[in-house]
Amino acid sequence: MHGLKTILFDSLSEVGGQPQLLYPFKQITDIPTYDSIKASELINKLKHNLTNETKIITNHKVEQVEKKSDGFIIDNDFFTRSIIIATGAGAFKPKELPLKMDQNISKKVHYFIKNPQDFANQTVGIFGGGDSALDLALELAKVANIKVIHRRDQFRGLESSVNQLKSLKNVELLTPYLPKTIELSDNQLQIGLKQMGTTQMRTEHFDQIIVAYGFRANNRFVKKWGINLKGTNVAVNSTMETNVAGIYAVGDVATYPGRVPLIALGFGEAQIAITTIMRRLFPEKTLTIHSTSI
Ligand SMILES: Cc1cc2nc3c(=O)[nH]c(=O)nc-3n(C[C@H](O)[C@H](O)[C@H](O)COP(=O)(O)OP(=O)(O)OC[C@H]3O[C@@H](n4cnc5c(N)ncnc54)[C@H](O)[C@@H]3O)c2cc1C
Repeated sequence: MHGLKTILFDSLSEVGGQPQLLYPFKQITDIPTYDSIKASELINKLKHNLTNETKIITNHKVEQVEKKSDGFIIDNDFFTRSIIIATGAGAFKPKELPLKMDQNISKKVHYFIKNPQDFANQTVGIFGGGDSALDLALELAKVANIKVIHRRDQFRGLESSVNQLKSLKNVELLTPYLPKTIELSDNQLQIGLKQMGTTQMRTEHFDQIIVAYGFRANNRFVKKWGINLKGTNVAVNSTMETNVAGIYAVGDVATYPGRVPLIALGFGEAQIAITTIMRRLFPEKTLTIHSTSI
């Protein structure tokens, strides 16, 4: 809108952050103007809004920021006048299934899913007991046979989701089991499950599995750039600027008194940061704040 050119880096293979990766099927009910919107659809709409002035670079974890007199050099390669940190809880890496596996097996083991149709009419194992595992199970149960494997009898996720899953004929909840072995047999995954607290093993076969054990993430890397952290977040002032002039933080990574980790706040904070950047870069310009001026 202000004619700035932007580069958007994401450490993962796709953009969209937590909504896209952790809860793509959730109906979000607190985005202004929508009664409810599926998380993946919200991300699609946000991507659709981008113009050609935004270059997206995925699979790139920003590691290094070097301050110059007129801007910053990112990872020795990209010069920018300003930086907005929007790293949420940090570059997240999925907690992996702790079993040795070769490439052929790995191809059938997933940590994110893009399209439920990739699993249609298959037997799918979902490992985990939190909301992500349960939401995935509910969504994929629409197209596939599901077995949810959790190491405890109690699920951490919503009881209503567990009850919903229990009512479905094509869903089996296997607890308390821990995966111990993984092999490929007749193009299916053959997984040995140990019953917790016993020595008993059972074998299950799956076409593909999804591991929903959660993610590890942290924002400590920004300390190398001279940014002050408050706890695990980046402290900002009321213009979203960090302690380093020209570097801003918005979204869940940012902290100030009273902040709550919600999407709508991030939208507003981005507007504040961008307006501040424009005023700083072009002090002589009369800034049009609204998308159109009448
Ligand atoms: C299960 C669940 C349900 C939720 N439900 C709601 C809800 O209903 N309504 C609501 O408003 N909020 C909800 N939230 C919270 C909401 O998802 C967050 O507030 C929001 O995602 C924060 O957005 P963000 O852009 O700040 O960070 P994130 O969504 O975490 O995105 C950060 C992005 O930065 C990338 N990144 C991190 N470090 C680097 C690096 N060094 N280099 C490059 N890229 C990097 C990450 O890969 C990621 O894509 C929910 C959260 C969870 C976990």
